[in-house]
Amino acid sequence: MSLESRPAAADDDADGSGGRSDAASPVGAAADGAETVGRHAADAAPIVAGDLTKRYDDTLVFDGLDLRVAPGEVCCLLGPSGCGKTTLLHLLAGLEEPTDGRVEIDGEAVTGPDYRWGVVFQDPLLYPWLSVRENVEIGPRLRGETPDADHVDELLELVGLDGVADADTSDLSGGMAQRASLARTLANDPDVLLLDEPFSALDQLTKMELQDELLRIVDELGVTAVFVTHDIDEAVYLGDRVAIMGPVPAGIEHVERIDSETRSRDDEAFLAERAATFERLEAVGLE
Ligand SMILES: Nc1ncnc2c1ncn2[C@@H]1O[C@H](COP(=O)(O)OP(=O)(O)OP(=O)(O)O)[C@@H](O)[C@H]1O
Repeated sequence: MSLESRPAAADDDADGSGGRSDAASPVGAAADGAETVGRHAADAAPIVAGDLTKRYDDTLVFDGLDLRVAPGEVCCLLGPSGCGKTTLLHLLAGLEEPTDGRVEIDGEAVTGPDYRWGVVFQDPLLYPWLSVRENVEIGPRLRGETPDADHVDELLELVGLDGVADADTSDLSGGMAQRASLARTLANDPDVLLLDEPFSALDQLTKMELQDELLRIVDELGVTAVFVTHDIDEAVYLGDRVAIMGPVPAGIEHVERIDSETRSRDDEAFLAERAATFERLEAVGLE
């Protein structure tokens, strides 16, 4: 489907703010039960973080943070370096334990990592001794399952790697390696995708290409996604909402609702969204 027709996952006025900006609701929480049914809402899982607090020794990263990500939504976490974006993503993924509070995915408490909440990191972290296909198959194999060859073929095609299935990972470009990493995560049929700056090491053209691919994949598979980025353009282009985090221990200070019809990088609506997001980011303290 075209990106222009991608549905908004969250109700445009779920917080009653009367607009697409969640100024009245710094946590950007959609009202209970008010999540809009996107095209794939029946298949997609909501993510709910409630009253989350994370402290590392002397550093209080955030205190009492709330976030709801609606089924099928792409929520970008944007903020200055060190504000806690990765920490929040790791808590959502069960890679770290909260000091207080809870995370639920599809109504289930997240108490540790699980293949149903798939993580894509900045570094593709492919196994160099395995081929591309074998890397994609690794999740099911580690769970003692026989990978479905047709499904793996479909995934390789989905991420544009069907021509290099048997290649060594050392022969892949950075963009191809990240595609393989994404396919490997998708091979677990995750309910949600949690992405930590997956494209930040890529050149601009490859990055833009992969952003489009990601939107298409999220749409086709009907997953809910949280995407950490430093890049305002990326956040506004990908996100249904952009959660702007302030310097620690601020947490989420503002949520900008993005017009989902805006999927062109140079149209006026996109530039206006970008300017509004930049202003908000400046207000919370750009680094
Ligand atoms: N394992 C840890 N032990 C102690 N402090 C940590 C640990 N991980 C993160 N921190 C601290 O928590 C705060 C948030 O870090 P985090 O990496 O989540 O921020 P970030 O927004 O993702 O940063 P960046 O954009 O630079 O990747 C920082 O002050 C960081 O130093």
